[in-house]
Amino acid sequence: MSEFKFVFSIILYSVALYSFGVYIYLIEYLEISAGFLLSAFYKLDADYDYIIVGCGSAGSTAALRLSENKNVSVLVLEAGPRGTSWFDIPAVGILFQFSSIDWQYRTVSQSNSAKAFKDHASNWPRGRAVGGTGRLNNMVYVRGHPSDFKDWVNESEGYDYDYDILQYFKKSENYQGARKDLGKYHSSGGYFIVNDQKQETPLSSAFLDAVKTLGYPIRDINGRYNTGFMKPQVNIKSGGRWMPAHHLMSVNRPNLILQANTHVNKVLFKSEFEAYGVTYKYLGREFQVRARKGVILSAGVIGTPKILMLSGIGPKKHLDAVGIRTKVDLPVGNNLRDHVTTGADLVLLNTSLGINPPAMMSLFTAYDYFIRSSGLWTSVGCEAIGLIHTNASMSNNEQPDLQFMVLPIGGSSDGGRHLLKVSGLKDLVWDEYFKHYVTENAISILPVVLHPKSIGTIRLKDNNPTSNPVINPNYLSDPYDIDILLKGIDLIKKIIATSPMQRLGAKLNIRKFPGCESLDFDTRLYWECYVRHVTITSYHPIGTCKMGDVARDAVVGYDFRVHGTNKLFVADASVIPSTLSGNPNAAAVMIGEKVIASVMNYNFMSENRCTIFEVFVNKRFC
Ligand SMILES: Cc1cc2nc3c(=O)[nH]c(=O)nc-3n(C[C@H](O)[C@H](O)[C@H](O)COP(=O)(O)OP(=O)(O)OC[C@H]3O[C@@H](n4cnc5c(N)ncnc54)[C@H](O)[C@@H]3O)c2cc1C
Repeated sequence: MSEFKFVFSIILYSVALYSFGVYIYLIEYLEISAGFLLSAFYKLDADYDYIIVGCGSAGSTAALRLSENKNVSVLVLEAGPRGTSWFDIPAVGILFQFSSIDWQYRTVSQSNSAKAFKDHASNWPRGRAVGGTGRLNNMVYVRGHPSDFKDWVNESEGYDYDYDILQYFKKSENYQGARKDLGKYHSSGGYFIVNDQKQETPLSSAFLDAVKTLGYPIRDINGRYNTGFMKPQVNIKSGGRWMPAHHLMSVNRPNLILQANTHVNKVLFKSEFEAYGVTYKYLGREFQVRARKGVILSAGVIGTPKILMLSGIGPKKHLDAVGIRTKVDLPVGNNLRDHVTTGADLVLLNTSLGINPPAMMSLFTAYDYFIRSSGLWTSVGCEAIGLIHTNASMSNNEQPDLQFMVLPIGGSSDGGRHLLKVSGLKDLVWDEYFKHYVTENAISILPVVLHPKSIGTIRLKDNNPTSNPVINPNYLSDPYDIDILLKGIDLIKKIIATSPMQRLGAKLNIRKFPGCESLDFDTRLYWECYVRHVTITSYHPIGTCKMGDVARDAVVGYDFRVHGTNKLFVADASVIPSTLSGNPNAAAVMIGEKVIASVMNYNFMSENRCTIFEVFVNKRFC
């Protein structure tokens, strides 16, 4: 590739980035302006049967399922805009980070990790638009392992994966890939498109051949087995991103109202425990709306605990500190868990995979996307995934502890314009390390700790609904997490030494990472130093409104109802009690299905305001 072509495309790329940012603001501005014009006539009905807060992966699914019953009215309130079809080009997902459709969260400074990043903090993108984080994500579809969900049911009732979980995964799925026989594990009637990945580089097959030579099975990890390697299944339809929210925006159901650009502040309570509505801000003004049968919070792993705490549901000591009167003392915001990873640009190839700024900016690529629904713009950015157990034999399908995500690019591949900028990388680290690979063929084989033992918290900064919460994932505070990452790096070395990877000229990047120069390369001490610097979120936080018994520090019960309250439910990734063996979006959508079965059932018994347990153990007056 000529130097001129590269520099020209970087300039073009910068202009495109800038224009895209302006475009996103413009869309939101136009949506809001249209809202202002209509505001003279603005009036939501006073009451709905259900209010769903947040139109992300779980919220949009729940809204669609609930509103299938024509006699039930559903109002969905979403803080962000609806967006346009430009938002659905898979490869531009990364450009939304740090745009107005990203909440732009940032963790607090980490005590002994994330050292390569400014303030030792990690940037946490979260979608702020109809579609939620599904609007920013990589669309990789992974369900996890059956044993991940055993805490989702009351122990005394016994756990049956097929009945308790699989039926909801299947209900949500609309499989559109090449497989003809959907068998026991897949289905085609749901709102969530699952497809085979079509866009790939030679890395995809080379990597799978490599792990096969090491004895790992290649198989559908969303089927009978939940370990092994595969080309990912993805949430793409006709080349574009497709989430349940797309379906929601296109159905015409008079009993389903979606109001975008609406920020919910608090839940309203009757007698201190029965939810009857929410307060929200729309077009700069504060409103209230009521729900007859229930309020479902689906504002995500950060948004939902924030709304609960602002409403007086949370740890009393913390709420006292920020001046909020406690209605129900619950461990909201505890149990924050995230999949941590490392290894950006750790592998170099001597063969180009054809993904570089000139190729991305080419008119042919645009033609491929718009006319043939194919090509580089349909890439989800991940070409192979694997779930393995670092100790056990693969044949027994035990719960895995390590994941691999294989990316055909490195953080340096866009010349430092965006990819590493949005991660908050220190300038010095760019200059001393990543900058050297701008014109090389860097790739990233990311080892992900599936069940990290480091646990964090989310707390309010203050009692202002517009303040960002205080996020502390406590990355690498437990040595177990480091052990797994190091085992992952060991395996990467074995994988790149196989002949399929050698044919691409794969080699380990042996440049010492800034901050670890004094240590001997490739020793345990060196790699420990490396991962404490290159500590990267996999973007999979869960668990801040944990599901389970009150006695086990849970916030919601197995029926998704917030303990000690009535008619208030949580349905999103925040209820997931323990980490999943894979990416969480499939589970978030599945939660949207599962909650509706509970909510409907709960209504039937809604005269029982509190359970006997709550009356006698929590001593609530019901
Ligand atoms: C960059 C990135 C890549 C990822 N890649 C993958 C992947 O490939 N595969 C995968 O499985 N997972 C992936 N994930 C994670 C996955 O997308 C999320 O776990 C999932 O979307 C969570 O769904 P949710 O319903 O819990 O929340 P969300 O989808 O985040 O929905 C919450 C919604 O609530 C809204 N909201 C919040 N607060 C308020 C309020 N006060 N008032 C009104 N509305 C509010 C938000 O704007 C948002 O729309 C990725 C995440 C990121 C950031």
